[in-house]
This record gives sequence, structure tokens and C-alpha cells, in this order.
Amino acid sequence: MQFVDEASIIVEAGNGGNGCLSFRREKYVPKGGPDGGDGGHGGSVYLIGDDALNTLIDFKYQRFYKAQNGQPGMGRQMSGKAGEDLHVKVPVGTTVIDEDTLEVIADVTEIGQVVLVAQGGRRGLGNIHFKSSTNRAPRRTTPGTEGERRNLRFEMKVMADVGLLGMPNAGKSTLIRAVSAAKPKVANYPFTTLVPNLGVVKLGTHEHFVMADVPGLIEGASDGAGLGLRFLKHLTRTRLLFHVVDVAPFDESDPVEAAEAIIHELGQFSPALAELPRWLVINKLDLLPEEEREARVDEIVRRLGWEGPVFRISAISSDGTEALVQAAHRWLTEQRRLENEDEEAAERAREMRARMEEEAVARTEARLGRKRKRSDQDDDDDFDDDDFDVEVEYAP
Ligand SMILES: Nc1nc2c(ncn2[C@@H]2O[C@H](COP(=O)(O)OP(=O)(O)OP(=O)(O)O)[C@@H](O)[C@H]2O)c(=O)[nH]1
Ligand SMILES: [Mg+2]
Repeated sequence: MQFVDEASIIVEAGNGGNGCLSFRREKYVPKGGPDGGDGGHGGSVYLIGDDALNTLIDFKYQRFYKAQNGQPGMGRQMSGKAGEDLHVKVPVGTTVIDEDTLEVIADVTEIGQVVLVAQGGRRGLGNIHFKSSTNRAPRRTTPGTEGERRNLRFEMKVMADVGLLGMPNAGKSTLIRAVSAAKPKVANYPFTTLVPNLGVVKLGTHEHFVMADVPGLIEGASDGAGLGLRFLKHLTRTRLLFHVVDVAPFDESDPVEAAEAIIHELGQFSPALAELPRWLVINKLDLLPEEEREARVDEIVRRLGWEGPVFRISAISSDGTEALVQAAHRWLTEQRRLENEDEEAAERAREMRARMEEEAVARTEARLGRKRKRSDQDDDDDFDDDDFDVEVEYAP
């Protein structure tokens, strides 16, 4: 399936219908008064949050959305029909940005949430309105006004609960494959994952959480156009990070140095993310002889000065992965319960999300600014990094 998380569209509201210039003409009433009716209001364009959508792909195919014009007024005091409003469905988790001012118009976070994005034009008045004691045959009418037209940019977040960090080749995609229906590409070379990997981890029939890969989060990536940058927005609801460490990298690099580089990078990339609870997930234990495993894990934990939870897994054989996702699910459930019961905890969580949101928006704006500069020089530079083919099943 194609996963598209950015799109640009044009919305145009309907014009108001013009007022009508007309006089009554009837048998035996040779000079009837004015009877030109009003136009109808133009239809407006609204967005509406829909949880059945989880990609912006539709907006790649249809980019122009117009609500109906109001009809003009008519004689015999008849008003024109109002134009119908247009409701455009967008995924819950869509941020709506005015592409010209870069102002964030709205965050669609609720199912059924309605956002006005283009106001319909006002109706014009018919000459019936302009009759007065001094002018009994007014020829004056007003035209309908134009409907609002706007260039919009959508940015969608899938809102993962758990984020995966780790060096390229650490086994993040393999882990997602092991615990969800998502089947991202796995290969024995770094940077296999160039697009967001999302997996819905199911526990029982109703319970699930969303796990997301953060591609390209490596040393130095945060100050360049790292791949992870454009993915940051999917992590604003993340409450927990798994730091996946390859216990025996094939290039014989030091797992501890690699882990430290990731931790450093995380702080550069997003200070708010860096403050999230993090679990150490030591992967590829199957590569070590059984009797060496404990000592190697202990050494990594000690040298890192790691005090948080540690999990030992082999993503490829799913050893330990069930215990890991069960623990994460229990932890997430507990966090939500705490936030429901404890106002202070809820406040802290809100603050954290707001900070992540701010960072994501700031990065987005910086990136849009860069893009704008580029496209000033080169006009058809419209479709650069917006399209992704992702082998991800995202269907809870
Ligand atoms: N032996 C062993 N190999 C594993 C394990 N997990 C992953 N691998 C292998 O490690 C390589 C990299 O795995 P990926 O899941 O693609 O790693 P990644 O972290 O997603 O890598 P990038 O997408 O490149 O950042 C593949 O060859 C996997 O088969 C494991 O538990 N044991
Ligand atoms: Mg990968």
C-alpha cells in the first residue's frame, strides 16, 4: 500500500449568487414595483476528520475541491438557491496549513471534527431591497461576492505509541515484522528502511498499539536533511522508545559506542523525544553462544550506565519479542490510567506532547521554507519527497 503523509490541495468555496434586477409585470399592473430576488450564498468547503482514512494518497489524485456557487436571484421575488457545502474527509491526525502564509489552520484530531477552510461567497441583493420613498423603481442590485480560495497543505501523523531507535541494521524492521502484520523490507545492509515503518501490534482481539521505526536516525542526521526529520511528526504521541542494539554487529563495531551515538543523536534530533522513557532492547542474541550472552549484556548495560529496563531478544526468531510487547502494552495501559486519574501526570503528558508537536511544526516550517526557496528557483520542483512506497499493512 502506498503511504503518503503530505499533500497539497486547492480549495475553493462557491461564489455568492448575484441579486436580480426585475420589475413586476402582470396584466392590469403595468408599472409593478421591483421584484428582483436575492442570490443564494455560495457553499463553503469544510474538512471533516475520518478515522477510516490513514493516508493522504487520495489528495495526490484529486487536488482541486470546489463547493457549489449560489444561484442568482430571480424575478417574482425568488431567491437563488444556496450552493451546497463541500465536506472533504481527511484522516484523523491531519494538520492543515495555509500554504501561502504557513499558518497552521487546524489540527484535525477527532473523528467527525469539522473545520471551515474556505468561506462561501455572500449572496447579492436583488433590487427589491433598494425600494424607498424616493426611489420606487430602483435599478440597483449587488453582486454576490467571490468564494474564498486557499492553497492548503496537509501533513498527516499516524501517531505511534512506541518509537524504535537504533543504528541502521540493528534489526528494527525485523522486530516490527515479528510483532505486527507489517512486513517492511529487511536486508543485511544499512539504510534498508528509507520510509516510515509502522506496525500495529495486536494483543488479543481489541487491544493494540502502534509501533514506528525512525529511519535515518544516525550520527549527524539531525543537522542535515536526515530521513528521520520528516518522520518526526509521527512520533508526537509516542510515550515510549525502544532503543534496539545489535549485540554483535557484523562489521565488529562496538555496540556500546553505537548506542551512545544514537543517544547523542536523539538529543540533537528532538530534545522532547530524548526525555521519553527508553527501554534498552538488545537484539540478535542468537548470534552469541549461549554461555556468553549474559556477560555481553551485562557489559553493555554497565558501560552504558544504563538504569532503565533491559530486554533481550532475537527478532529474527521472535525469541523474547512477545514478552517485550506485552510489557510495553502493560506499561502504556498503566500510563494512560495514571493520566486519567492523576491531573499532574496528565499535565506533564500534555506538556510533553505539546513540546514534541512544537518541534515537529518548527521542523516542518523550516523544511517548507527551504522547499519554497528551492521552488522559487525551479518551478516544477513540486513532487520531490512526497511519494513513498511502503510495504506496510496499516489496518488495525
Ligand atoms: N541473527 C540475527 N539477525 C537479525 C536479527 N534481527 C535482524 N537481523 C538481521 O539484521 C539485518 C538487518 O535487519 P533490519 O531489520 O533490516 O535492520 P534495520 O534496523 O531495520 O536496518 P535499517 O532499516 O537499515 O536501518 C538483516 O539481515 C536481518 O535479517 C536477529 O535477531 N538475529
Ligand atoms: Mg529497517
